[in-house]
Formats: sequence, C-alpha cells, structure tokens
Amino acid sequence: MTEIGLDESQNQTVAPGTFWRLMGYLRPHKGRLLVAFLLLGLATAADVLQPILVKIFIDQNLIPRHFPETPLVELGAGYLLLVLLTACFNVLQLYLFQVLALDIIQRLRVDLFDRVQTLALSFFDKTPVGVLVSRITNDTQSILDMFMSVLSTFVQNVAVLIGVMVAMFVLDVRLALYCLALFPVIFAVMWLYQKVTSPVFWATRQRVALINAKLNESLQGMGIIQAMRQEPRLRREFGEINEAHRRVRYRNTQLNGLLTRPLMEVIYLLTLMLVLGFFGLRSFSHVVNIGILYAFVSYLSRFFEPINNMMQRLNFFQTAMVSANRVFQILDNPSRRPMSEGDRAPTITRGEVAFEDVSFSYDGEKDVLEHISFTAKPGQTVALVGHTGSGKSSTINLLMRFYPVNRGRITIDGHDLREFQEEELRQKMGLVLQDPFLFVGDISSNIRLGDTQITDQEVKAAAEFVQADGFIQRLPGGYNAPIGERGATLSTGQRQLISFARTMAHNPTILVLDEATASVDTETEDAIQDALRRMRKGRTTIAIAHRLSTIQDADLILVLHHGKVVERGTHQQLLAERGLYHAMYLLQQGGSEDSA
Ligand SMILES: Nc1ncnc2c1ncn2[C@@H]1O[C@H](COP(=O)(O)OP(=O)(O)OP(=O)(O)O)[C@@H](O)[C@H]1O
Repeated sequence: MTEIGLDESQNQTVAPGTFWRLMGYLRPHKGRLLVAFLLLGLATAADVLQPILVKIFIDQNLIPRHFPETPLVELGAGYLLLVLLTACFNVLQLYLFQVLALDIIQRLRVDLFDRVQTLALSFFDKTPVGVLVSRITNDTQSILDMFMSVLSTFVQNVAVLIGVMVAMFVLDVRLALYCLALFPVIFAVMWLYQKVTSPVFWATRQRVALINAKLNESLQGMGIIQAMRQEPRLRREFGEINEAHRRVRYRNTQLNGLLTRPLMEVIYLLTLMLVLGFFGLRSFSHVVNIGILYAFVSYLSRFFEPINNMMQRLNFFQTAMVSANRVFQILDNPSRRPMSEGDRAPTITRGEVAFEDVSFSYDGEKDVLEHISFTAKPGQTVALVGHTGSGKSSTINLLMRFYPVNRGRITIDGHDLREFQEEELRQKMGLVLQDPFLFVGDISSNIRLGDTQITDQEVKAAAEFVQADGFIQRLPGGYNAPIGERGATLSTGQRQLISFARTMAHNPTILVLDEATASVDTETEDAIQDALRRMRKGRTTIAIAHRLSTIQDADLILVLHHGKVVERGTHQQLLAERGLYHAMYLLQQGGSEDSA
C-alpha cells in the first residue's frame, strides 16, 4: 500500500543479507567486540571447568573414612575462584555488549532521523506519521534488543555448548558421541517450536499495532470525540481490540509453557536416563568412575540451559530482522527532497519571481497545474485565488521547491529555482502557512527558530512590527512564556502573529503567504491584516487569498480553475470582466452587485 508498508505487522519479509548488513554496524567497534568475546570465552571456560574440579575431588580424594584436608581446601578454593571468575567475566562481557548495542542503536536512530529529514515530501504524502514514528522508535528498539540480549545470548550459549561438548569428549569420547546424536532431536524441537509459536507471536504484534493505532486515533481526535460523544463507541472498540490481544497472549503463554521448558525437560530426562543407563550397564564389566558420572550429569544440565535460552529468543531474533529490514528500506529509499543542481549557487537580491509555462503532477498521471506563467516584479504582490482544489497550494509548493517542477521552469532573479542552494532559498523566502506550526519551547525561541544571530532586540522588533508585542508582554513570562505542543495554549490569532514575527525576524526578500481561513474576532483579524500589509510592503509577495477583500491592492491576481489560470488582472480589471472572479467576489460579499 505504501512504500514501506502500512500494515506493518503483516509485513514480515526480510531481504537477503539483512543480518550481515546489521552486523556491519559492529565493524567500527571491532576492538571492544573482541574484548567482549574474549571475556565471554573466559567466562565460559571458567564455567565449564567447575565440574572437572568436582570430578577430580571425587575420583582422587573421596575415600571412605578419610578426610583429605589439603586437597579439599585447594579444590574448594579453586572451585570458588572459578565461580567468582565466571561471575566477574560475565558481568564485564554483558556490560560491554550492552554498551556496544546502545552505541550502535544511537547511531542507527540518528542516521534514520537524518534520512527521514531529507526524504521528499511526496514520501510523507504516502506514509502515515505513525508508521514512521514506529520505525524510529519500535523497530530500532527491537534491533537494540537483538544486539543486547539475543546476540550475546546466542554467542554465549553457543560458546557454552561448545565448551560442554569439548569437556564431554575429554571425559568420555563414546558417551559424548551418544550425546551428539541428540543434536538432530534438539534442532527438530527448535524448528517445531518456531513453527508453532511464530504465527501466534506475529498475531500478538499485530494486535499491539492495532492497539497503538486505536490509541493514536483516540488521543489525536479527543476534541471531536468528546464533542460528538464518540467515547462509548471508542471505548467499546478499544475493549474489543484489547480482548483480542489478551486471547492471543494467552495462547502465546500456553504454547510457551508447554513447549519450552517441559519439552526440553523431557529430552533432558531421557538423556539423563541414557547416561545413567550407560554407566549402569558398564558397571557390570568395568569399574564405574563416579567423578566422570558426576561431571557428565552436571554437563547435561548445563547443556540444556543454553538451548532453552536460545529457543526463547528465536522470535525476538526474527522480529529484529523484520525491523532491520524496514529500517534499511527507509535508509535506502531513493526519494529525496529537491536539492540544488549545478554549482553556480546564485543569490536572491531583487526578488523577481517568474513562472514560465509550469505544469505539474504529483503522481505523474494527472496534471494539477497546467501551463502556469506569470511574473512578480520586485516588491509586487501576486495573489492566487480559486476554488478549493484549483491548485493554489500546489503553485506555492513548487515555488518553495517542496516538489520538483515537472515541466516548464520557475526563476528567481532570472536564475532557475533548481540552481539555488537550500540555505539561500530558505533564508530569503519567508513562508507563512494557514496553520502556523509552533514548536515546544517559548515565544522567543519560536520567533528565533534556532538562529542565534537574531538578538533579543531583533526578536522584539519583529514582534512589534507585526503588533504582537502587546499580547506577548501580557503573557506570564513575556517572551519567555512557555509554549506547549503545537502552541495549544495560545489562540489562533496569537499563533498567527507569532508566526508572522518569526518570518519578519528572518527578513526575507520574498514572502509566500497562505492566508489564514480560520475565523478570528474582528479586532484580531484587523491586527492580522494590518501586519500582513506591513510585511508585504517592499517585498515580493506571492499570496494565496481565500478572502478576496484582503488582496484588492494586489498588483496581479491570478484566478485558478482546475490547475489553469483562467483569468488574470487587477481587482478592478477582473471585476469588469464579470467572470469567475466577479462571481466569487459577489458570493463573498453576500450576492449584492452594488457592493462590487
Ligand atoms: N500531496 C499531494 N499529493 C497528491 N495530490 C495532491 C497533493 N496535494 C494536492 N493534491 C491534489 O492537487 C490538486 C490541487 O490541490 P491544491 O492543494 O493545490 O489546491 P488548492 O487550490 O490549494 O485548494 P485549497 O484551497 O482547498 O487549499 C487537488 O486535486 C488535490 O487533490
């Protein structure tokens, strides 16, 4: 459905090479990884040696009515030392693996965030925000889990398995070979476990994704939910999804309870019987070595523990691979926002904007703009009017270089828009949107927008210019008044004025306005219109006008209809034409011909 798959829980495919690409992230940390593996090897060796000491004690010193003090103390101390060393090495290796994992994930998350910022806006048109948030948080988290626990568990447990096998072969080759025959059985059980639990595991993840989606919808639309009394419906729907989640989790728990421990326990007990039977039968013809018997029994229990550990993490491994696959899909996505082409890097000085026969389509099929041509001379205002969907915002999207021009060209001061450096465009072109976006912070940080060269005086001057200073001074904290998410604590008009001040503080040469349609009280409306007039003065302005009354003084008005310019001229000229503009104007004036 989307480029990266909307129904993420269903998308379980993993591209070949994903695992090794992920492992590639370990490369810069080779040194630390080597130390971690060394510690892991030492911990495993110290662990595997413990039963050997007991065996030596049993075989050489356990004689009835004899208390071998010195060997007992020595072997006891040796055993204790091995236990301590195992614990110390394990703590260190675990710590190293975890720090390594955190470093890698931090890198991956930042890389991903960087990449997302350079993606073309067309990508965001097709990808729901929730999916992207999930990529950057959940998916990187499951990769982190893999590096933190799955990888170290697998490596450690495989090391223990190898250590135990070596020790078994050293003790008794024939018996070790019998135990080796167990491997196919164990792998079969692991395969079975994976086969049975995998669908349930994915079903659980899918339910969690549904819960998140429902929560997202409910929380974002809380205003409308309360206003339309949708709470009972949403509560019921949320309850149903949760119930489905509970059921599938039950099933997961049942399967885990049945398959992991008990099944392995049965195999373990069968093997134990095999070993004891072997020694039993041997006792008829040979002297049984109790030390070896003890060591074997002890190794058997150490042998099954790692297998249990690995089995429990198989699904997490699979999840991490799917997550890594999705993360790499974003990193590899070819879509990029339009950047400067060529190395001429022109500058914007006068601010002359020209559209030369521009046509554009978002999807490559349907043109939403056709043959648009106009020129805005330095300091002039060109207004775009037209019904909804006529192409006004699309025109601005192209001018701001949010989307690349398909056909024709746009020039600024005679240079093709494609040639400008991003920095130059953003600095010299001020965009004011209908719905001003305020960042979490305070008033002054929202006006300054991270530009440390803008002084406090300039911030205040910009606010005064758009007449926002008055209400800002009245806020508790003034310019330092905190702003919550999206500026929810301010009124629409106040948010507008702050966004005007932000634009003015950066003193753009060209102003691009998407006039607000939100209704504010007359006083605020007057303040906004007055601010806009001051802002436009001396600046080339391209403005989308919803209320025709606000752009009567524009040098040129373009009337758009289905992506084409159907009328052009000044307010008076267009009224005289008695075409679409005239009809729209009459409609807005309440239908009276006289008012025109
Ligand atoms: N991001 C997009 N992806 C695909 N099609 C789009 C996109 N944005 C707009 N369109 C389509 O382009 C056409 C022109 O839309 P545009 O937003 O430019 O109109 P508008 O005149 O600004 O309308 P309004 O006054 O309602 O904002 C519409 O048919 C719309 O469906």
